[in-house]
Amino acid sequence: MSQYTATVATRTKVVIFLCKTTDWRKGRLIRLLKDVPSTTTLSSLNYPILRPRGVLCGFLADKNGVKKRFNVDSPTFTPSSLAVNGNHTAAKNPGLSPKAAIAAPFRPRNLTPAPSAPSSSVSSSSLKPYNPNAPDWISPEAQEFPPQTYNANDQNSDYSHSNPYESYATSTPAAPTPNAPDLQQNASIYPPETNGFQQSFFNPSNQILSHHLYAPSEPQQKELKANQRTGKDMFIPEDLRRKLRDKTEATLRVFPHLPQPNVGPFYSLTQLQGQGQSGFGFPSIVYKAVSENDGRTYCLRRFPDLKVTKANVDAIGAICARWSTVKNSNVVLLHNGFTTLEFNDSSVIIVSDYHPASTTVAEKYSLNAMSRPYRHAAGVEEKVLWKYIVQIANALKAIHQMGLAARTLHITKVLVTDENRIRLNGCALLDFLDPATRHLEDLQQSDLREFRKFLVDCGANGANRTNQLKSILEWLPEQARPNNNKTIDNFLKEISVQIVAEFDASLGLDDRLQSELSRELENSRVVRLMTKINFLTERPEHADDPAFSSQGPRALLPLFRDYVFHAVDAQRNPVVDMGHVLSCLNKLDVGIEEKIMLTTRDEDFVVVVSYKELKAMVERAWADLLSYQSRSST
Ligand SMILES: Nc1ncnc2c1ncn2[C@@H]1O[C@H](COP(=O)(O)OP(=O)(O)OP(=O)(O)O)[C@@H](O)[C@H]1O
Repeated sequence: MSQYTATVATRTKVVIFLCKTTDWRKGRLIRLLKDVPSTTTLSSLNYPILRPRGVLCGFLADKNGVKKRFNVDSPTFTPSSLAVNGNHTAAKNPGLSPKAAIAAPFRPRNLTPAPSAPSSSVSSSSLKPYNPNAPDWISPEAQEFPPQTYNANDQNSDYSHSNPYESYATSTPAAPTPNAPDLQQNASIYPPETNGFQQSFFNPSNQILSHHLYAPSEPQQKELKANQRTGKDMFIPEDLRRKLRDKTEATLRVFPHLPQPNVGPFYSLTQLQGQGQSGFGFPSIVYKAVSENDGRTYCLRRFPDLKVTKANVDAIGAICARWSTVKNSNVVLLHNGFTTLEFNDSSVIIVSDYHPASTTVAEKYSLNAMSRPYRHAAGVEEKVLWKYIVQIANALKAIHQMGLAARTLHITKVLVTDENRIRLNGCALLDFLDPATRHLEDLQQSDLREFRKFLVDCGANGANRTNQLKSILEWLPEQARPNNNKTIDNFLKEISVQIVAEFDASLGLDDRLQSELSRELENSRVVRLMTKINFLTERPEHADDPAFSSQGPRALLPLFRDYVFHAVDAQRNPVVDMGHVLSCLNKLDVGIEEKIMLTTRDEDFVVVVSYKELKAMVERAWADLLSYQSRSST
């Protein structure tokens, strides 16, 4: 209430009256409202109950009597947000209609309907003395609205069903007011006792961008007031958006001028880089390809012209099966391997997860395999190096625990798949390219030495490194020594402090991503609601359907669509305000009690309706539409 009263007292008193009922003469109404004290609030005005084809009133004046943009004495007046929805046929004079001159006296109480008033789907009994507790307009379709899409305690629960529209599609018995927490939280914005009208005049400048389900779910990092928030704040942050977009682009990018054959279930093969040699001692080419089995993109490493026997093929299958069980967030997951003749040779293909837009550590930091950075390359920052140390230790722990050895811990084989995020790649490859004759323990010791070499290649032994890092380098074996008691488990103890720090950082990132995800969840709700409204409005097959006629129970849906998307200001300039759109759609989705005023494009028909009633209407129309659909398909 306080919010709205403040609006009335400090900015405007609002008056609009559009009258369809013949007994009402607008000129008299103006005079009456001119005498309204400046402190009057709408609820105390006792305006009549508003009905379709009945009377709509509001008032406009300045608190101190100073004339503002709209004033009863203004020569012209156009309801700023009411009328106006696109199709102005003739440029209407934005002023009081000439009909206003013959308006009947305004009688706020004890209204009697005009005998000649056309009957509508709303009965004339609706014209009763104003009751501040009564709903202003009752749709014949509007049922008590069940909270399909909103649960005060668990907002996600609405989306657990398989039907993407289920939250809009069904109707269950009424439950407590769905928007109760919102109303409570925003009591100042939605005073229940004002019988609506708060949003009758949409004015972007005083519209508080709400709140419905856009409440920040993490501590504010920047101190921004509600009115300082921009449309951008409601969507995914730019850095994250760009990163995800780059990954999508990398996944979808193909080079049609370099056609590749389909191999097995894989098509759209796209080479990621020229043929490489290092690391395995065999040339290999890396592709990404889409699997027809599940539509996902995979990474295919091809070893061309490899003569393999039946025994080799079996060995590849067994090795891949073993490695496919190593599921660790710092190891590229291996799926399977097979041979193919599609490249006109005998190639071996190893299939692993594809991590779009990733590079190797060597590429990212311009390092070479000779344990020194290229000229001008500074090596890897120590802060980042610690992250790498913890992640590699995590990967080695998982691999060694499975009775395997990585064998390819090398700067040209460790992938940087995200910021500060690495994965060991190609681990299984040497197992079949160079079947080990050594013991597993030797191979695992060799992994620790490779680990050290990796760090040295990254510049860990350079100047200005901390003693902590130096001691880690000292701990990791440089040469093979029997019984040195150096295992990955012991190494993990050495770096326990850094592990805890990394764990904390990872939880922080997790929190941030969760909060972004929840925001996107809300945005997806809005998209679904918009989709639904567009499914329902202006369907050509409903042109002759009485339910969709201007008097029918669905008539308000196009009007609401106009109110949301086709609003114009007092000068009839389009109001392009994302905040308005999101605010309206969220209120509709929740179905709050707040009322808005909708107008037909010819401005002859005005109705005040609550979001709750509109939502019920949408529900009903949607259910009808689905039933038409199922009828036609049977
Ligand atoms: N699983 C994967 N997902 C996404 N990209 C990958 C994957 N594996 C490799 N790549 C990319 O393919 C390119 C070639 O990888 P590769 O392992 O052959 O590295 P390289 O530096 O060429 O080493 P080499 O000379 O030994 O072949 C690299 O840019 C790497 O980022």
